[in-house]
Amino acid sequence: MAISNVNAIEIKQLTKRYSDFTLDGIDLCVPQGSIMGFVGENGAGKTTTIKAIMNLIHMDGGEITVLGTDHLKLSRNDKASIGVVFDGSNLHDNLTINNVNLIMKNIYPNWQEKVFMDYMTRFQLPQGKIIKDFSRGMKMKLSIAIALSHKSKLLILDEATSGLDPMVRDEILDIFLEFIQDEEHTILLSSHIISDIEKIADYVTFIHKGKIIFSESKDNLIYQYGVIHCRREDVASLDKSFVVGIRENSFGADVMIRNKEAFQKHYHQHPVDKTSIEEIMLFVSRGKESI
Ligand SMILES: Nc1ncnc2c1ncn2[C@@H]1O[C@H](COP(=O)(O)OP(=O)(O)OP(=O)(O)O)[C@@H](O)[C@H]1O
Repeated sequence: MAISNVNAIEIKQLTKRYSDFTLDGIDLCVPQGSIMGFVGENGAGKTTTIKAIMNLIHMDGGEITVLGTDHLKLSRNDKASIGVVFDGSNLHDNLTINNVNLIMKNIYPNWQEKVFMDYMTRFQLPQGKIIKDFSRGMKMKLSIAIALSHKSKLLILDEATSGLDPMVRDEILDIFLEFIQDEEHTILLSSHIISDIEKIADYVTFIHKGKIIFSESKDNLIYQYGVIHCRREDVASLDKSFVVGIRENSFGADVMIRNKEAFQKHYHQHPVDKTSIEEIMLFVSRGKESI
């Protein structure tokens, strides 16, 4: 990881209203040279955020810059330096790999035919078949290979690894890690597979019901958050500013706390256990705020 002070993506106060959902004035920065994991349950607002970044939907408020340029003013060349993969292929069913190569050569000024063909071999994608006859995982691999074959500086991946088997996912995560070895390259990766995020992300942003709950470095997150186990009646005595979520069980209550070090100074009687990104998400999504 070679993170600079520049942000590859900067979102300020992004608001988008649908009839039954609001993306509520969110702020998000993705530092250049890093991998940002973007997590949240179904319908939390990840794809809406990504569509707003790519200017695919009208925003009701806010500002976004991508690679230093207002996202509404990105030139063709600017757009060519962004590789985007959504869940599912948007390539025509009747195309073969050779057809895709020819089409991309015309679309992208920086198209790297050899890099693309090497990925086809590495991902074992068949030259003769049309895309209609590809499996879901094969289509995902093809989309990822395209995103990696036009000298992108920024990759935006929405659930891009979800249809892949664990071996291929692992290989692709290694490719993503290789990709950001250069200070200029950045990845925004939305995923439900938290183990993938834990493996490769430098930063994690958690979105819940259209609001950003946290956006911080993965190391900080694991270091700053923790779980205590106490009696239900003890919960009321805790300073609310430390409490992220509470889960009751037959023995008492588990409480997810933030700002672990400060908490430990105030409450020596409650040892704090380590936690994981998945557990933090569960406490926020399914836990209570107070008893
Ligand atoms: N075009 C639309 N019209 C109305 N509502 C929409 C539209 N697009 C998205 N939504 C709503 O916005 C909310 C957020 O959807 P979004 O696709 O951003 O979630 P997500 O976090 O990507 O979810 P998932 O993990 O299931 O892909 C949902 O309630 C969805 O129904």
